[in-house]
Amino acid sequence: MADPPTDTVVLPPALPGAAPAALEARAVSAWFGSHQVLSRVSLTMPAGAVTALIGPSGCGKSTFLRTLNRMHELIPAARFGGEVFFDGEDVYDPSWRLTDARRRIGMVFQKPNPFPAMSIYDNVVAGLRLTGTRVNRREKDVLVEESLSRAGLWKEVKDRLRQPGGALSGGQQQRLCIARALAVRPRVLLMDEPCSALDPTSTRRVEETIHELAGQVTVVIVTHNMQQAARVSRQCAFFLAEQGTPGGIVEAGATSDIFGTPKDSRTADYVAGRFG
Ligand SMILES: Nc1ncnc2c1ncn2[C@@H]1O[C@H](COP(=O)(O)OP(=O)(O)OP(=O)(O)O)[C@@H](O)[C@H]1O
Repeated sequence: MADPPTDTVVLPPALPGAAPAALEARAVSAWFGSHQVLSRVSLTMPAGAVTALIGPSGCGKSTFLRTLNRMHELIPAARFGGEVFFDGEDVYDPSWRLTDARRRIGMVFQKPNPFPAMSIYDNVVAGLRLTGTRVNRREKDVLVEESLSRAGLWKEVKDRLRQPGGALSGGQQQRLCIARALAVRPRVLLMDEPCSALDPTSTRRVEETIHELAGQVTVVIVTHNMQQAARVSRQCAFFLAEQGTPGGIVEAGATSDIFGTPKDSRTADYVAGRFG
């Protein structure tokens, strides 16, 4: 990792009610109509760790990610099987509302998607409204500074919080989206190829942010970039969908083992860039 950024604010490791949560997927299957894209995928994602999901295009990594916070069920004709536990609580239990899932398990997407005409400040607090979290003006100010600091953007934008989010560079916009996700103090953050639309410098900066978030929030990241998986994650899961079969995990474990001493020859071939 490069030099640590200078605008890092050291937050208490466990914000009230916001300590990182462990996620556990048990025998997760997913379908789009009659097309099964995941078959009985089980994976433990430890609290406060960064877990990278790697594998060739179309093997179901993004679908798996979307099953973790119940976004999968928003897609027409999508079906789900299996269980997902959030610190032991069943995410699919009827007592969990969709807004609970969204608030506790945040998400950052491939393309930065701030509200372009909305101010930087309002972009950060936008997530509060969507998840029904009520805070007063003073608390909002604190949350905006805290979230932008955690996303590594505070220093760059603190003097122009009223400018539109769309005026920022692509990399800054992605960190703004990370700040927006962090503002509701999620205990897990899902990231679906968050750097694929960014240049190398912005990518590096977002990776630093992910590195800093480790320990404060559990991160699950889909990435096509092997170097990125190696740089940011503590553990990795290698997904594969062979010859039209549904996707599954070939091998999961410590990132150093997946890259250094993979057990399965398909993992070895993939991480060495021999396919995919
Ligand atoms: N909304 C959808 N409707 C129908 N099929 C879908 C939908 N989203 C994904 N799929 C299919 O599900 C399978 C898994 O896709 P998914 O995007 O999860 O894979 P991935 O490993 O994340 O791929 P990539 O790395 O290219 O993003 C693919 O066959 C894809 O075509």
